[in-house]
Amino acid sequence: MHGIESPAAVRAAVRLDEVTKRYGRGRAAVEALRGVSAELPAGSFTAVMGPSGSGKSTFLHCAAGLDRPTSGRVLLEDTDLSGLRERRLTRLRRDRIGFVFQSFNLLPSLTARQNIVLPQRLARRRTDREWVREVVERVGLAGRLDHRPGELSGGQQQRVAIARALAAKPAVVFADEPTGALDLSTGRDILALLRAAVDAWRQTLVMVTHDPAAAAYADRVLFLADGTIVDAMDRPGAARIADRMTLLGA
Ligand SMILES: Nc1ncnc2c1ncn2[C@@H]1O[C@H](COP(=O)(O)OP(=O)(O)OP(=O)(O)O)[C@@H](O)[C@H]1O
Repeated sequence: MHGIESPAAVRAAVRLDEVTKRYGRGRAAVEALRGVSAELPAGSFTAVMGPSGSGKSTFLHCAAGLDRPTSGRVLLEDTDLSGLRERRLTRLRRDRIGFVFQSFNLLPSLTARQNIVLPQRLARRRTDREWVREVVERVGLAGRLDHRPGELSGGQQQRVAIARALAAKPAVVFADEPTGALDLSTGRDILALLRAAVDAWRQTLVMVTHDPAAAAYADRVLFLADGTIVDAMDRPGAARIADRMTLLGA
């Protein structure tokens, strides 16, 4: 088993049990994940690294219920995602999971404020205004809420996306290369912000990244190679992460 277990006393926000994911059939089949087991403790920040093609995006998509494993189980808190029909899975993603993407994925015709509360509007849920105000303040968007994405910098747009992800108080936020489209110093600000969400609110966060300096913001770094978890490091520095990536041939 290529499992990375955390202490049993720590409640897992996400658990993968022997997850495999195969794309295609027969000789053309690709095994993107090969029996991956991992526990991501509630309130922790996990970075997922690995060479190109090692299965990082597949790991994120399976863990977030965006894609179904070929075999194995994914549990979000106490819910087994493999047992859910499409509609319930969609609802669970909307209600319990926040997403942050490299490309921000904001709606250009809506203001920052409207983008932030859109998922809750679509879910016909009342927004907790006090909470949204706190989130907006924390992400540093006060004064920019009436701007449309086109009137904001890349860093500000990512702040809107992060506020949107946090506004529904999700069990887990999944971030896919959240600093990939930003310059170095803006990227660092965004990572500090994600770190602060974990520290201040015990937000569980899972981030896929190519960048050792970004992964160094995490509590734990999981290393994927060829569809399996080959290593895990707790609170490593960027240099140690970079060395490990070099050994993996990245
Ligand atoms: N939809 C798909 N159909 C077929 N093969 C796929 C599909 N998605 C991913 N793969 C294959 O699965 C493997 C893992 O891909 P994945 O995108 O998870 O890797 P990654 O580590 O995120 O890569 P990168 O860092 O380049 O984004 C690769 O060999 C990829 O070609």
